[in-house]
Amino acid sequence: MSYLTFDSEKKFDLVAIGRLCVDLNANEINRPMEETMTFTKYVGGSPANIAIGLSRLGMKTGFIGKIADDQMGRFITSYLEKNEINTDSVITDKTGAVTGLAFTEIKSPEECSILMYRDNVADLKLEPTEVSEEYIKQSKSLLISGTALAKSPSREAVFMALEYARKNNVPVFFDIDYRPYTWTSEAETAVYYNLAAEKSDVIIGTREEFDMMEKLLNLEESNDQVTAERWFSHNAKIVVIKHGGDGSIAYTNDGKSHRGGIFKTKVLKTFGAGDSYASAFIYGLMHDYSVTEAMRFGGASASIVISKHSSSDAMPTVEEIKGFMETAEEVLQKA
Ligand SMILES: Nc1ncnc2c1ncn2[C@@H]1O[C@H](COP(=O)(O)OP(=O)(O)O)[C@@H](O)[C@H]1O
Ligand SMILES: O=C(O)C[C@@H](O)[C@H](O)C(=O)COP(=O)(O)O
Repeated sequence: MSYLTFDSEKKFDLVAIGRLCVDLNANEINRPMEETMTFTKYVGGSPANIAIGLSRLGMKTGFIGKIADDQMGRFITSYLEKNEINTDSVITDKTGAVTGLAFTEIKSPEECSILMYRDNVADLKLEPTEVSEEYIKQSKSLLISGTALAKSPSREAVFMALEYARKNNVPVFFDIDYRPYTWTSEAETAVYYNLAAEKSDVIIGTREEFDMMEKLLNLEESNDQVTAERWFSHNAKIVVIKHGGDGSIAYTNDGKSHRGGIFKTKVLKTFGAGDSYASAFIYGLMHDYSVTEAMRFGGASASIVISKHSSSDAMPTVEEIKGFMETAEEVLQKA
């Protein structure tokens, strides 16, 4: 059963909108940040990682975003181009804004954290007038990511993109991607997340992220099913709730639920799991996989990425994922 319709005539499989940043991942693992001396530079930012993941899977992708007019900005554009991501809608900031940086700390495979430098970042300066309807119209799908809603004008740019997608029947994937440090108030956060989710066809988030969206609603009780069902009266066809090493569960607007287990792996660090899961899951849905098969594919991709050092550069190809699935131990989630 297919829950989404993608127009095969379109030039792009997916266009992503949001942040293009730089990750500086600790080279010295099992060490706190205070004692970490060297880092490796990668392109980062959740929607950038997802677009890179899809491109590695052979999908035609494009990006709408804003980069700093400096060496870091140029590093990002050239990496996207090397990965065959169209950059026609990547705009260079002219106000002196800088590239967002994410320093990662790997204290142990289970204890990872991110230290973000996000003052005056170029990605949040994307203007609604810089979002092209024509560009979105040329794509089979649009990916939005919640962090871009944190501030104006990037917030309005995302709502413009949503408007163009809806107007042109382009299905929208919404990765909640909640980064508390980019937001100032809980109410503002929940309001904008809920407004974007209402307009989305597929919503992907962790249990904690959905809890944040529900915090102000005074629900008598919530669980994954209650969470998902709220969105089916709007535009959602699929809602995915991720539970880290316990796998994931998806609900569909025909009343069904679908369980996703995990593949065992030697975890190096936990970040990058969500982005690799999203890219391979989207790939699966766009290739007519069942929801369960798309979740398995997502879980396998996540398993590969968390065993490697980066979130973006480690994104696997279809062959790598399929090969991994043949040999890795799968842990199914209990019904
Ligand atoms: N320790 C782990 N071992 C194997 N797979 C994992 C592990 N942690 C996460 N995953 C996979 O990655 C997916 C997304 O992880 P999760 O941590 O929930 O998202 P996020 O990175 O967005 O917080 C999970 O549904 C699971 O398939
Ligand atoms: O999103 C960022 O700005 C940082 C990412 O590039 C980083 O690799 C990361 O945190 C990925 O997170 P996840 O996939 O949500 O685990």
